[in-house]
Amino acid sequence: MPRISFDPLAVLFASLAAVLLLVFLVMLGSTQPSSRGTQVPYTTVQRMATAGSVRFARQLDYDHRILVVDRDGREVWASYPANGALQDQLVNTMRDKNAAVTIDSQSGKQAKRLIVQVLLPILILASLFALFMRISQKSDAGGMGAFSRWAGRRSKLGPGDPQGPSFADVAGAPAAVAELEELCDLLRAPDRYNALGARPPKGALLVGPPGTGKTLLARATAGEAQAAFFSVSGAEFVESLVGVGAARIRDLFAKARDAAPAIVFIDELDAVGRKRGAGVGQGNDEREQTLNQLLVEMDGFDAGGGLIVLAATNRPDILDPALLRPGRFDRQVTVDAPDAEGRAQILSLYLAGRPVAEDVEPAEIARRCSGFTGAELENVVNEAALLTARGGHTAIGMHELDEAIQRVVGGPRNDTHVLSDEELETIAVHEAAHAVVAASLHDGAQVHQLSIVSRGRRLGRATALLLDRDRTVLRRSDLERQLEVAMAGAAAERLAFGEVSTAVNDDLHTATQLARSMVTSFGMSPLGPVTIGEQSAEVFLGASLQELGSVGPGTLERIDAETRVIVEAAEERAAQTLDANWAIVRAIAGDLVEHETLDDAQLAQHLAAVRAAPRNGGHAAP
Ligand SMILES: Nc1ncnc2c1ncn2[C@@H]1O[C@H](COP(=O)(O)OP(=O)(O)OP(=O)(O)O)[C@@H](O)[C@H]1O
Ligand SMILES: [Zn+2]
Repeated sequence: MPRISFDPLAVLFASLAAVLLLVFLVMLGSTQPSSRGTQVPYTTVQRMATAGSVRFARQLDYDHRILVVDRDGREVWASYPANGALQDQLVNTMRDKNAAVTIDSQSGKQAKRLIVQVLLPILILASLFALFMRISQKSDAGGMGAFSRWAGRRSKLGPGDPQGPSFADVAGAPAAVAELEELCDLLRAPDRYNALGARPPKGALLVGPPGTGKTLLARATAGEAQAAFFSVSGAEFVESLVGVGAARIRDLFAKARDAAPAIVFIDELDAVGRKRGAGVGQGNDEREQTLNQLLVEMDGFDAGGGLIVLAATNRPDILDPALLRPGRFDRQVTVDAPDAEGRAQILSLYLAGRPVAEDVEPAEIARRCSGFTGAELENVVNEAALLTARGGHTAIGMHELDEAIQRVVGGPRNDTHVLSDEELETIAVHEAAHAVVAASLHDGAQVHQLSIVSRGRRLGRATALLLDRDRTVLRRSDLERQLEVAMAGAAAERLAFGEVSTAVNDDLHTATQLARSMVTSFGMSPLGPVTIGEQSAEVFLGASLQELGSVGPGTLERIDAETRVIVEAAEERAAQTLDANWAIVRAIAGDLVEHETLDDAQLAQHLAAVRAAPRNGGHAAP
């Protein structure tokens, strides 16, 4: 038997609407007695009053009428002249003869009228509307589909438009494109595969962080193969009525089969495809039913029949293993943030067709935005165009692009918050230290720009760019260098002021995460060459301790202790480097306080003299 789970908010709206409706009807009834009975001359009413044949009477001051019910139950009404004394006398006569008389006074009536005729209907309509929205958001059952389509809240579920993107609109992801091209081929010429008896893939899982173009790739695949595109997001199924999600999956696949060649795209697959039986509490049933239906559909269709399922996720590790079995999401296509070359290509793509100054060098800009995703790069170009327009220039220049990068990194420049001298000095020393330590470990060219202009709530995040996110295989010494750079700010504050400021928060966070991964994922601590928890190293970089799963409490403490040892050692190394280069730190900080921003050339001058610290041992970790 299907279990119906009700959303408390919907129930609330429904009861509210019902109560209001009831009140409305009651009030409607009480104000409309005039619709019954016949009109009689006023003198007739006067006569009835003196004769004592009136049982009830009601005087409506607001429209000068009196309603009368006589002893036989007959109802009549009359208009009365605007003569207060006469009317009072009539009422007195009636009361003398034991009639029950009520008087609806002018003002009270008007308020009541306003409520009944204006406010109540609005309230009722509003709550009904809200109720409808809740329902139609959750389900397409019944006749709600049309309503919700009209209300515009429904998922984009329908054949793709022929004007959709193609692979030419995707830059810097050659590996992903190559893999998807194969699927295109399958959609275009399924016979070739069928003839060879090859078992063609049914679908592919696009794995990568947000903004790397997974949705874009799926659309482009459809565009390239001239296939219809049906998309739905896993998040839409969370929290819907039991059975609705499964029905929608069935419906989606039926439509896609009819429209073949077609691509079904499921964004945020992890929302619906989590490991079964892993969730807590209610609502789980619904997700599992939806997931089961998805598995059924994927098993049910015949690969080579012009239908391919693509899905996107950034947490492949939490997916139900059943989804990844052969015959389902056979393939995983990794869609990572682009490397320097890829970034340059994406920037070129978005700069093309815009007026660009001659000195603009996409490769150079790309170098300055290590780790940016395609979406962020698009944003950089857009911000730069806005800044150019605002500055009254006609071509996007290097200066605007630089400023745009800073905006995307740390939110728009915040000119309203003026830093005190003390704040400025703290941040200047802190940022100078990051640059100096980075220069001592890598070559000085790594640091492009340094700034202490406050940007949104983040101060001086410019140095976050230092971490080379292009590399995926890092040696232990690479990680230790990253840690040393990260801890440089804190070390410098301690050296200069004897204490740290809140500016170290981001750095500590970065360092802790990295150090903890070294302990739990890379076997780089006395805990030994083991991984702790179930995460793969890559994913684990962002995971928290709670996600470690079933490790004993003693182990957690040891992880914490070892993490701290690693971070403290990194700060100690940073302090040594800073000690050896303290004059340079001071010089840079002084310049920063004065100019707020130092560019490439100015920085290079300072950093040229930086030298590595003599290591006086004692911190050799295992
Ligand atoms: N490789 C790329 N080439 C060109 N444009 C890109 C690329 N990557 C991202 N973009 C731009 O960024 C936008 C957002 O990317 P998209 O929505 O496809 O990312 P996503 O990986 O699906 O992110 P999410 O996981 O948040 O849905 C795209 O519409 C496109 O404009
Ligand atoms: Zn810092």
